Amino acid sequence: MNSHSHDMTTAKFNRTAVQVPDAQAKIAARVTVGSIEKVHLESAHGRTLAETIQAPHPYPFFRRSGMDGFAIISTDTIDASSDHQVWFRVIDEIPCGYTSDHTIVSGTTARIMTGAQVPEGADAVVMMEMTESKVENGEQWIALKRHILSGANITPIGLEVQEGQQLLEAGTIIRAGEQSVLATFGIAEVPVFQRPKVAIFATGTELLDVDEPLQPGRIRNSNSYMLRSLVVEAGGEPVMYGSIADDVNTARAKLEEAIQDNDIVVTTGGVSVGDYDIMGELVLEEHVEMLFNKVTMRPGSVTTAAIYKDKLLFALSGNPGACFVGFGLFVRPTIRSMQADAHPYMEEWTAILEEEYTKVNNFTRFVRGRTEIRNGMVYAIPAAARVDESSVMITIKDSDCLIVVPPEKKGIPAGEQVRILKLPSGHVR
Ligand SMILES: Nc1nc2c(c(=O)[nH]1)N[C@H]1C(S)=C(S)[C@@H](COP(=O)(O)OP(=O)(O)OC[C@H]3O[C@@H](n4cnc5c(N)ncnc54)[C@H](O)[C@@H]3O)O[C@H]1N2
Ligand code: MOO
Ligand SMILES: [Mg+2]
Repeated sequence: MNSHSHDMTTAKFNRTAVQVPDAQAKIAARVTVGSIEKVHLESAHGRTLAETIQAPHPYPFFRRSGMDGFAIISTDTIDASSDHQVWFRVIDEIPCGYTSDHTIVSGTTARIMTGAQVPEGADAVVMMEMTESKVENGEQWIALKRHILSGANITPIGLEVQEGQQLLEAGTIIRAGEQSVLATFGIAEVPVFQRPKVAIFATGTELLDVDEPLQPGRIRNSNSYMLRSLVVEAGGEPVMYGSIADDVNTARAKLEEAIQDNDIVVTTGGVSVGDYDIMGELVLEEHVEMLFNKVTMRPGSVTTAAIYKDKLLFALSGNPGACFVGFGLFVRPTIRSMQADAHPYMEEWTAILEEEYTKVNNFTRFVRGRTEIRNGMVYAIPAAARVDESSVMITIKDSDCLIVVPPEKKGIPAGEQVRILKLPSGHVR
């Protein structure tokens, strides 16, 4: 099955390892922002805004009553006190959604409801509970015993937002607060970035699909489904291309097909130096521009990125843990950056290491872990200090962070401060 040349095999072995930030920068330099489409506000949740939105009008748009009560001229109440009632003739009633044709002049008032537009002339609203009322000769009157300040219970025009003010920046993920803003300002059709289409395929002759019975020496393809979720969580659109056997011609054909109809291709498996590590070979072919094929990190040291037909190809490790970490460090930021997200990388926090971590390495380790907050302090608990990091699948589900263990450290004792990268918790959709 050796279709590769001797030169290629040598190149596959002699890899130059790049640091994680350098690898990220190599990718960032090649990311282009995707195209824009308009979606109705109802379908906009989780999408990324493609244009900066300015306020087309102030908000509130009119002087708004904050109480159910009466709109008055505050200076009418200057002499009001517990032993001096001031009387007002009620000249109108203003429910929410209506405006009054009347102007409030001294000695008159309008009954007004919470949220209604305050009538001309009035500069204060008094709560219903502060008034006394009577009907005389078919006219309604109210009395006040208290001096009311100008502006009381009136929300002025533009209190929250001035006309022309920047409301939302391009690159913002649309969630509840953004939905409120867009609806308030009448943006029914929202300009958003198209979700990058991400092709996913796995390589490995050992791989069975989920509905196949187990066979000796074979395993089910879990990485494709893990990647599918990660793509969704990152705001991309996953397109599943199943799995292929370890044959470089098959891989080339699959890549060709996947690159055609998608914006990014992510593969898993076959990137190390083994005889059947076909993706490792494929990226060395002359029609492919390899960006890197080794990163100074564990797991995922063999994580590979390349450009093929102007599109990014990520060849992630087959080891589930390495595949997971490789996606978080490189693929997710790409999906976010294609939607102009100003913060495409995982958030960096400081935490207290709960248990000592003794595994040492000459590469930076990204240890899957879980955070707990106690007494306002963030603690990070390594998911599985005693089992091999890269090949382990089971701890992925229990992890909400990656604990960064720098290479120069000779293990980290419990109680020491560590950097952690917070794994996004499926917030994009
Ligand atoms: N001689 C060397 N051997 C290895 C090295 C090395 O430097 N020299 N690196 C090791 C490290 S570190 C890693 S990580 C792995 C990388 O392996 P590959 O990315 O080439 O992945 P595969 O060989 O295809 O598979 C590795 C492992 O993962 C399982 N796998 C593969 N695909 C899937 C999938 N879709 N779902 C679930 N599990 C999958 C596969 O069966 C293997 O067990 O190489 C080391 N070796
Ligand atoms: O390259 Mo591997 O460090 O175990 O993922
Ligand atoms: Mg391999």
